Amino acid sequence: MAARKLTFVTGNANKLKEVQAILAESQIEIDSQDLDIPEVQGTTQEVALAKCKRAAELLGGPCITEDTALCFEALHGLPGPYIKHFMKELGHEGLNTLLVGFPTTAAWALCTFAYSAGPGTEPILFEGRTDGRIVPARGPTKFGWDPCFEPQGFDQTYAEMPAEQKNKISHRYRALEKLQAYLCTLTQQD
Ligand SMILES: O=c1nc[nH]c2c1ncn2[C@H]1C[C@H](O)[C@@H](COP(=O)(O)OP(=O)(O)OP(=O)(O)O)O1
Ligand SMILES: [Mg+2]
Repeated sequence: MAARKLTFVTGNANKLKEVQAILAESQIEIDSQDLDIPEVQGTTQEVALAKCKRAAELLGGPCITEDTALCFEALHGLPGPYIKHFMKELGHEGLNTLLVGFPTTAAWALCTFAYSAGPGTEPILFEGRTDGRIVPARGPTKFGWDPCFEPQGFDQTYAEMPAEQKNKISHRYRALEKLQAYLCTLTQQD
């Protein structure tokens, strides 16, 4: 299979690092562009679609974008795509405080990749989900809410795990698996 080069439009260096690590053994080569794309309000799907459409227009060619949501069961899926603002204003402690008084700390991390074949085309979405719970922060504070998210079946938070472990079970890994499968079908048609 021929190697496929793709531009990942993101302002987040940690996302880029994980995506490159997850795809290291694949035929997909990722370069990146840090373009400032305003994010609309809406469901994760609406946010992801709008972001990718705009990125393809700015870039003038095919690209991928990614939107990450952190969803609390007790809050019916919120903060969801607004987690970035919640993290910024409330921090790790605040994410825990939000759930005080609720019967469950269950949460899921949701990653939505969008692929656009170019400006004017409708992007295609690929979702990956990892279930877990919100806990008081443990581990290095390198990447967003990683210290507060303990995936189901593990006694370490994302932040405490070695990167290789997170990259085998993460929301991002699961979404990329689907994107990869789709890109393979495109390559076969080439
Ligand atoms: O695996 C993760 N582990 C911990 N934290 C994470 C993860 N993935 C995203 N995050 C954080 C970054 C941002 O605070 C929010 C998602 O917002 P989101 O708009 O998707 O990311 P962003 O604005 O940083 O980058 P982009 O330019 O690709 O939109 O959750
Ligand atoms: Mg963003």
